Amino acid sequence: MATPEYMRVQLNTLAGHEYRRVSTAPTRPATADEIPVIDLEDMWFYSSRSTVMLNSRGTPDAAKKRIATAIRKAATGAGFFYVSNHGIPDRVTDEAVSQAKRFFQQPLANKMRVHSRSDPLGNGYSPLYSSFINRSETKDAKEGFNFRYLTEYDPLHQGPHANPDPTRAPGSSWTWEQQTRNLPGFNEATIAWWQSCLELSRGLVRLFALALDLPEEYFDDITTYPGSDGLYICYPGLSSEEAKEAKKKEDANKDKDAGKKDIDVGIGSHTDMQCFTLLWQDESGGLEVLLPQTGSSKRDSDPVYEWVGATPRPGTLVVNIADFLQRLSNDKFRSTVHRVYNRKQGARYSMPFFFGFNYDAECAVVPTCVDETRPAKYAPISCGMVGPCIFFRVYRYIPSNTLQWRDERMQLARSVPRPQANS
Ligand SMILES: O=C(O)CCC(=O)C(=O)O
Ligand SMILES: [Fe+2]
Repeated sequence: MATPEYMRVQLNTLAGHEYRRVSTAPTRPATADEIPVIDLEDMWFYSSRSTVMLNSRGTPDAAKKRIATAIRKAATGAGFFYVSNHGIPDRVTDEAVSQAKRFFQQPLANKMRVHSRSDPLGNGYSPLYSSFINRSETKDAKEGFNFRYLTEYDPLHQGPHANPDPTRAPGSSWTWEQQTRNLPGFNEATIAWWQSCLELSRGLVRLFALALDLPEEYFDDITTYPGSDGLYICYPGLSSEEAKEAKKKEDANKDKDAGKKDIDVGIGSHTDMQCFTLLWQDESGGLEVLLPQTGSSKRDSDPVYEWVGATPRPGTLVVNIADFLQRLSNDKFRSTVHRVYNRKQGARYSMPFFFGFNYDAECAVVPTCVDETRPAKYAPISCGMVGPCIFFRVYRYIPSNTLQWRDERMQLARSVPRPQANS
């Protein structure tokens, strides 16, 4: 029987279920035009202590403009790009990667001691198959370990001039820190990686502001206690039999979806929820992005999409736009569907970092993305509401962890004066 050329992929969005017509052709690598590498020029970094973005060479304004223009192009295209020379030192990344591997390679009982269910903010370990991000696919074949925003470690609120608002610090800490002491260096490496991602994100959010034709500081006031969810992920490898079989099918190209339906998805087809995601991935490959097929017309009411590989590029991080930024940009920037398949024998490791605005900052579509012909499509909403909303609309329930976490943050937020949101 002939393999069908298309299949339907079901997605969960703020608006409920959406469907895409997707080619069953094997995933091909993205071209440099589709997912470009944007050079942040070595010294683009955001120094929380001096609250300026520095660049060691060239004319900062011209360089910023050039980078912002490249970001705009990528954000309105695939919604994915790589950043090189991003300023996170290799030793910080390498240490985090090796500690993440050590954590996952421990006996299950050790990992269960820091189960995310026993943490009030849902931080810690999530076992294999505990998430099911896309109900029309398989459960997610991955283990995770997450660490959400903590004022105590935010470089913006440290140092001699720091003046953090005590009501903003949630009552709990990273409770797992006590339980991971058996892994020397784990806590330090995780904190350093999380801080580096946070600083880079505060730099990037300024470049995103410029890319939206807004003043560079536009989002500064609403990124003082931002959504900053670090995550280590381990996607277990295939057995040698499975790997051989998958390779055979791929080489022969006789099964158009290259054996994927025989293995579980690492993380199902989804979009990210906050503003943008930074992602370190190892060299396994397997991250796939759903793009309109070349030649498929945007005017077509049911365009064809295809899976395209975001090939690992050592030394870079992947950046992708998430739902909240798409919403704020009135759909000008794209939050693009992606998924992971680990089709290798060895485990695949990755480290996403999800960045969003302060949970209580209610944000409207930005003024540069509306005019008389393009009114705002969306009402103001806060980043803290997006996650629970998606769960509720799609599944009609909100996981208690999420609810508790959201409520705690909202309660804290209500007890202090509202920050000056610029939108
Ligand atoms: O592991 C990856 O490469 C991507 C993970 C991802 O998409 C996510 O956690 O949202
Ligand atoms: Fe994702």
